[in-house]
This record gives sequence, C-alpha cells and structure tokens, in this order.
Amino acid sequence: MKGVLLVNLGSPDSTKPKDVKRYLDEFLMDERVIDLPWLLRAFIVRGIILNTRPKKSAEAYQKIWWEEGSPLIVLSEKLQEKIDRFTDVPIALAMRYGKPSIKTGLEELKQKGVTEVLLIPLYPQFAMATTETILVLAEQLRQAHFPEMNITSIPAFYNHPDYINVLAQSIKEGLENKPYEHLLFSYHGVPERHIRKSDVTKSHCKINGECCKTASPAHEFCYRHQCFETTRLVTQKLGIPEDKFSVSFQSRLGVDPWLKPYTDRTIERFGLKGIKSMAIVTPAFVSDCLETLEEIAMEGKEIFEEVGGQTFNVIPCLNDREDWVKTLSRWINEWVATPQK
Ligand SMILES: C=CC1=C(C)c2cc3[nH]c(cc4nc(cc5[nH]c(cc1n2)c(C)c5CCC(=O)O)C(CCC(=O)O)=C4C)c(C)c3C=C
Ligand SMILES: [Fe+2]
Ligand SMILES: [Fe+2]
Repeated sequence: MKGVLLVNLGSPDSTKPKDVKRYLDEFLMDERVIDLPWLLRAFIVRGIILNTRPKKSAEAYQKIWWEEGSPLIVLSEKLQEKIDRFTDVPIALAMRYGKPSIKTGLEELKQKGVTEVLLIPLYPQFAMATTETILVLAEQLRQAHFPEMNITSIPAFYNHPDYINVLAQSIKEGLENKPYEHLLFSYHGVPERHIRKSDVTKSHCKINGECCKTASPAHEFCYRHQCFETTRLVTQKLGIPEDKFSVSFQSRLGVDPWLKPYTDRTIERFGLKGIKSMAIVTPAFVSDCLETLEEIAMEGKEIFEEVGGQTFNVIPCLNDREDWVKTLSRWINEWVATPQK
C-alpha cells in the first residue's frame, strides 16, 4: 500500500528557553546544517551558541506563537488535513527537528499498512540543510527500523511549472491594490561554504556569472541558483521588469560569510535610497514561520521604517492556500496512479 510523508523543518515544543535550547541543539548539531567535524561543531553549538541563543530565540518565538502552537506546525497540519481530502492514501506529517519526528511519521504510515512511501520535503529549493538532510535521515531510519519500506521522494520543485504558477498567483494576490516601488525576493541564506561543497566542478558560483551547475542528480543548479531560477520564472510569468525586483538572503548565523546580499542590509539600502513602498516575498519557505513572521514582518519592517520607508508589504507563504493544496494533491495522485517498479 502507498502513503505519503510530508516533511517540514520543525519548531520547538514551546517558547520556553529550555524547549528552544533542546530544539536548537538537535537542529544545529545536524552535520548538514553546521557542517564541521563533530568535536568542533559541539564546541561551537554547545559551548557558544546554546549559551546565549535560546533566550533570544525564545523571545522571538513568543512574539509569533499562536494559541494553537507554532505557526509552522499549525500551518503544516492544516496543509496535511486539506491534502487528505483530495487524496485516497494515508498522508502523515513529520518534522526534521522536534516533533512529530520522521520516525514517528514512518511508524504512523506502517501502522496503516503502508510499504511504499512518497517523501515530500516541503522545501522548493534543494540544499544540504534542507532536502538532503531529510532524505539522508529517512534512509537511515528505513534501514534501521523499516526495512520492508520503499521510500521515494519528489525532486526539488523550485522550477516546476505548477509550483511557479501557484507562487506567481500568490504574489499577484499579495500585490493587489498595494502599489510598490520594489519587490524583494528574500530566501533563507546558507553559508557560502555549503555552496562550494555542492560545487563539484569547483568553478564556484559567481554573483552574475555562470552557475556552478552541480552534478547532483536531484537538481541542476546549486541552492543559490535555484533561488535565482525561482525568481526568474515567477517574475517572467508576472511580467515584473528587472529594475523592479531583486534577490537577497536572510537569517545568517555566526561569523562565516553567508550568501549575499543580506536581506536586512538590502532593506536598509532601499530605504536609504528613498524607496517608500516595498513588497517582500519569501519563497524558500512554504509555511510562514519565525523567519517570515518575526525576522521579516517585524524586524524587516522596523529597519525599513527607521530609514524612512513607509509601506512594507509582506506577502504570505503558500501555507494552506487552495491552489497549493490542489497542486500537491495532484502530484500525489499522479504518483499513486504510477505503477511502482
Ligand atoms: C547554520 C545554521 C542554519 C542553516 C544553514 C539554516 C538553513 C536553512 N533553514 C531553513 C529554514 C528555516 N530555518 C528556521 C529557523 C532557524 N534556522 C537556523 C539556522 C540555520 N538555518 C536557526 C538557528 C533557526 C532557529 C531560530 C533562530 O534562532 O533564529 C526556520 C523557522 C522555524 C520555526 O520554528 O518557525 C525555518 C523554516 C532553510 C530553508 C535553510 C536553507 C536553505
Ligand atoms: Fe534556518
Ligand atoms: Fe551555482
């Protein structure tokens, strides 16, 4: 029997610093997130970051937490419930970090008699810290606990016409009756080192140059270029001229160089240039979360207003909008209808 496991990033159990600390420990000790040898990673994460970050992050989570819980988890649950209505196979939900775990999700599917699993990492762009870490953990769990299961996954959908249609429509709706001078596409950043690691040709991704064209079978472009490709396809579809939009990368952590330009500095620069109204969309996230609701909608807005900006329009993520639910359901139904080898 076939079944589906949707996987998102995850959130702490609550906004208490001790829960945030436990969550950050699991998250940042992932070798595909902080990609250093274990001892050095443990020193940086447990010896430095976890001494200060949990309190600061807990305060940020408190600002965006809903009565029902973490926005990212509540929105993922709503997505799961709605997909369930359009499909005939069991649909489980798991988080890469925190609860419900991928192991719990696979167990839930096993209880329902599922042996063929379609894994859907809820990230449009493939990166070591997004899709890859989910695929690797799922395979490790399969080998250790679910050897009877067969797991396949959908490829990163950053350039899939269905996804581009939905994203374009969501942006169109978000901009309706809200004039803007500039539209910023803000993607979650990664350390530049992550891009170099995936650059098998060692030609290194250049800002306006050729893509490194990593040879990974899962994707054609490095993470950075997937972000540019999503932007190119969507702006082309919407007919937004080149001088009216740009790309930036948010949420950097630590002292290493991350993908540039940084979102906070870009927002500041727009304000200083005299731009009064800007819109911002965050296509690396399919569900609104700390990084969109706090870092962009609160901190970003504050930065913009401090330098003279007036209108800061944050376009919501795809969340559980109907066309997104129907798109994912259609992908699932097509997979269900395809005989497995
Ligand atoms: C080295 C650190 C990090 C990398 C690399 C990274 C990549 C990455 N993350 C997302 C998506 C999300 N990240 C979120 C929160 C978050 N991210 C990091 C660090 C790295 N992320 C931290 C420490 C945190 C926790 C909050 C904080 O202290 O700032 C979230 C929000 C989760 C929520 O509960 O709402 C998402 C979503 C992507 C897509 C990505 C690589 C492309
Ligand atoms: Fe992150
Ligand atoms: Fe590249």
